[in-house]
Amino acid sequence: MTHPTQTVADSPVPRTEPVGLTPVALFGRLIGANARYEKFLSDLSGVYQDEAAHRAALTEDSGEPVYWVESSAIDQGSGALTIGVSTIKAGQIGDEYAMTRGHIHKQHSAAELYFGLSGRGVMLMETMDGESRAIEITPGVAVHVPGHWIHRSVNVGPGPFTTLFCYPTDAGQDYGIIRDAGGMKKLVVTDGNGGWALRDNPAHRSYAPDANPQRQARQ
Ligand SMILES: O=P(O)(O)OC[C@H]1O[C@](O)(CO)[C@@H](O)[C@@H]1O
Ligand SMILES: [Fe+2]
Repeated sequence: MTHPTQTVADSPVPRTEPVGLTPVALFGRLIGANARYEKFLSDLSGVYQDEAAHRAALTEDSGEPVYWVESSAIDQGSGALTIGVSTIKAGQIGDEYAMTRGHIHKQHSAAELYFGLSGRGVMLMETMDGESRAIEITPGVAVHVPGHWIHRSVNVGPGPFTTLFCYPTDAGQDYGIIRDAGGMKKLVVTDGNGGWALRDNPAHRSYAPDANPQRQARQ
């Protein structure tokens, strides 16, 4: 009989050391993370519909990141998770609230969890066949984004919006889906009263590849 401790120590099965993670919402940090990326206003050309407002904002840009992500990915392959904290600074470009680029997972069936840590935001989700949903996220609220939904986080509050997220590492991200469609179908805009509203994006073309020459050309 093999001693259980030996079984683990001598196991031919790859074994990764567990990691403790501590979100620090106030600073948009994830202590214990092993990756960080930052996005700047200059990275977001074409993301906001009001291009003149984006250019004007760039002339006054502080050069600081507008959103950033700290994450932990310690395994690859099927079943491995990426767990992270993402923070979007408050702001508006034209009447659209500050937001991430948004994507669909390359593996369309991959789902994702978001959990509000601080601030006030909206998870905007759309399907390839034209359904839209928006769920508000405040501290303590989780959103379960199923597979097959294009998703983007939007900060609709006066301060930074920070979430904890988790998705399968091998899900990947396809950013072209939104770009090639002229943006998401809905815009998250100010309601003129300190709140938010959804408005149709006049530049949006269908996500369907046959309505979308750029996408056809890339496939
Ligand atoms: O990857 P994007 O669309 O730029 O936005 C960043 C957000 O999406 C995620 O990549 C997770 O899907 C998080 O890192 C973060 O909430
Ligand atoms: Fe995602």
